[in-house]
Amino acid sequence: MIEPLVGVSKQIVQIRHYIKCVADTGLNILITGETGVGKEVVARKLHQFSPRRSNPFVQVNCAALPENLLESELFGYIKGAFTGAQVNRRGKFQIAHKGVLFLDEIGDMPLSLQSKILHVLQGGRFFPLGAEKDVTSNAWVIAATNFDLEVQIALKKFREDLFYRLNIIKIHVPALRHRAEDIPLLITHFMNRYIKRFPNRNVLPPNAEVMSFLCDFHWPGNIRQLQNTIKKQCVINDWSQVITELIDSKIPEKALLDKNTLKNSKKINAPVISDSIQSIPFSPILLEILDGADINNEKISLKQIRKKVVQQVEKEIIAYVLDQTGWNRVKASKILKISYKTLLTKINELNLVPPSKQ
Ligand SMILES: Nc1ncnc2c1ncn2[C@@H]1O[C@H](COP(=O)(O)OP(=O)(O)OP(=O)(O)O)[C@@H](O)[C@H]1O
Repeated sequence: MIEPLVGVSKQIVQIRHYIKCVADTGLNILITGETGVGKEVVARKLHQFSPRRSNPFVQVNCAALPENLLESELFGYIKGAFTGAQVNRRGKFQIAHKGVLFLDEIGDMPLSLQSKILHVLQGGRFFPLGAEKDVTSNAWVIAATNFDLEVQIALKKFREDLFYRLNIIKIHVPALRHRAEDIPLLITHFMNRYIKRFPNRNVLPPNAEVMSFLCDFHWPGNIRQLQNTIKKQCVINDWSQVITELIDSKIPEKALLDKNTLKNSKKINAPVISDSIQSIPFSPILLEILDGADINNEKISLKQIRKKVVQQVEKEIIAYVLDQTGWNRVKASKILKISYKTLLTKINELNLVPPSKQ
């Protein structure tokens, strides 16, 4: 299953749009961003939306292997090329022929291999280790890095010519703390996933206090860290503990402040979700409405809730269809089976803005 690129922030909406614009170009792409922001998810989406989708997506982590192993992994070898090469072995460039070769953590690639990669990018041909005949690869190379490659170039750790070759299209995935509006949706997404995986635990979704902490948190490990946090909550079902561990896992000033505030505050008071509705996906709006709610409280007006929910769902679905159609309003109104005029009214009422004007 391909991981969805969850998010409603301006940045994620733009990245989704950009992916669709460049996915059929075959131009080299460099994806940048801190660890855990979703660079691999973006690379897989590019593959999914490209004409190469039925050919392999091959991933190589350039930081995980020592230089000689990385070389044989990328280019392959023929029997007898070195001690231990008992059979011919195809390299990842060959396996990714007509598909995608995702070079993860390219900033860690040794300089000598960088020049070989450049050579393949220029001519599409290379020699497997020990081979006398070169082979061709028409792999679409997508690279990712959490280094600032321009600094690496200045430090003479990355080749400038390779940088320009890879950086034809650059997609920067911002850190989670710079798009906190994605956090509630990501929490819902991961809660739905892990509640299914660890059932029968009466797992509490975050209440307003927890949600506000999670949205303000610095998330140095980005979405990966958020994902693990939600996984932990779905297993131990104790937000106080989860948050204490989260804060203890890192020490930025802000978190220390939050830690003291939380430690002094009373036990987190989240709404209990009963067994019967545990498998129902929690929408962020449901979380908001249920938060701290007392079912005997007359203030829960179904009419108001219905209005709020309908507006929210309409906004999400219209934004999605507009995004998918590249803001072609005629096409979008046909898909949504509403008149063009109604769509324009809704765009206006729901405050939807095309990416070009955001
Ligand atoms: N927008 C998103 N929606 C849903 N899940 C996401 C999103 N972005 C990232 N994830 C999840 O977060 C985790 C980390 O994502 P990913 O591996 O793509 O990050 P990365 O930037 O490539 O990290 P690294 O630099 O450490 O390799 C994965 O489990 C991925 O499925």
